[in-house]
Amino acid sequence: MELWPGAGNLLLLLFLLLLLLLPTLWFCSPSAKYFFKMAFYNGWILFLAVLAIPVCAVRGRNVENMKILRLMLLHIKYLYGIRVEVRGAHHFPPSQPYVVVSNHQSSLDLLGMMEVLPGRCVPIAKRELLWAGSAGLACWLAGVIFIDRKRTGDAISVMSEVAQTLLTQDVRVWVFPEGTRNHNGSMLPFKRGAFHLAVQAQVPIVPIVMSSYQDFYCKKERRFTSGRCQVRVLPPVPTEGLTPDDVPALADRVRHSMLTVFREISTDGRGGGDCLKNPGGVGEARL
Ligand SMILES: CC(C)(COP(=O)(O)OP(=O)(O)OC[C@H]1O[C@@H](n2cnc3c(N)ncnc32)[C@H](O)[C@@H]1OP(=O)(O)O)[C@@H](O)C(=O)NCCC(=O)NCCS
Ligand SMILES: CCCCCCCC/C=C\CCCCCCCC(=O)OC[C@H](COP(=O)(O)O)OC(=O)CCCCCCCCCCCCCC
Repeated sequence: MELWPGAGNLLLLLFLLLLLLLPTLWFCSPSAKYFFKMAFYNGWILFLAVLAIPVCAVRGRNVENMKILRLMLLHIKYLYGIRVEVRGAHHFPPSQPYVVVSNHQSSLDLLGMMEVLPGRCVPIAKRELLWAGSAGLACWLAGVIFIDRKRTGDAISVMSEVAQTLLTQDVRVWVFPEGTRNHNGSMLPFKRGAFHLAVQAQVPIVPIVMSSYQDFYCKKERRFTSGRCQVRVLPPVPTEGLTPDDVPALADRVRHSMLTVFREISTDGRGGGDCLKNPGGVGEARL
């Protein structure tokens, strides 16, 4: 029995339509290519999520489902000709809870994230993502933690619950401490939630830096070509014995070390490419 009569045919039709449109890309202007590539990126993820939902639903809401999403997303880098190079993966603590903090340039971060995502690790995402159709449902089934960034109090209580879950259910959490996407060739000041979380649970922080995308991707210039990205896992930062008073210094220290590595591994040594002509002017379409 079919769950949604005709839905399979519709999806197949959409897929064939996209395949037919693919060769026309060759003749398009760079900005048309940019829009097509971004639309395909989002559309493809929504399509994959439709396939993932029934598989994940068998387990119910479970962090193990993140493995399924990861496996389904890993090929996307090949479709876009993006070489993702991972360094320092040996720094992941082998079997204990921890908090990953990473810079956030674009929704393309999913590519680097899926490349290194440790087992039983769930990202913290903005609540609005829950309403992103099939992708929202797939994220929910995989245990993604949603926070309402406009309600600090609520977000903090969710984070405190997460601190308990880290310890009792042996999970890891992935946080983007900039709190929003930032593609200006640097890093925004860090929000403190991730650091409070690690200190409350007394677990290490694992910083991860993704090199600048600016040599292959720039929203402002409508430029999206193939390219290379380095994902660097830094040594874990212990938090044992730290208290909430230590959080500001801890956050600054971790940001400083990440920014140093970001500049070092980004192609022009400063963390930017052509987009640097417009520092701060490069935003990202809101999801
Ligand atoms: C929890 C969070 C959403 C709160 O957002 P905010 O109010 O805009 O940001 P701040 O980090 O400045 O937090 C405000 C205050 O609450 C404190 N605070 C934050 N998280 C806390 C926590 N888990 N426990 C106790 N206090 C906390 C901060 O220290 C700060 O107090 P201070 O000014 O006295 O230092 C944010 O800290 C955070 O971690 N965001 C990153 C994750 C995220 O947004 N991901 C999704 C999109 S990428
Ligand atoms: C009411 C909103 C409805 C919007 C509907 C738009 C359709 C979206 C189409 C496709 C979804 C593509 C999913 C991309 C995920 C990337 C998320 C992202 O980068 O969000 C940005 C926010 C910050 O927001 P700002 O606007 O302030 O910049 O970042 C976060 O919230 C952290 C994201 C954490 C990533 C979660 C992991 C997602 C796994 C997706 C798996 C989907 C299923 C694949 C089989």
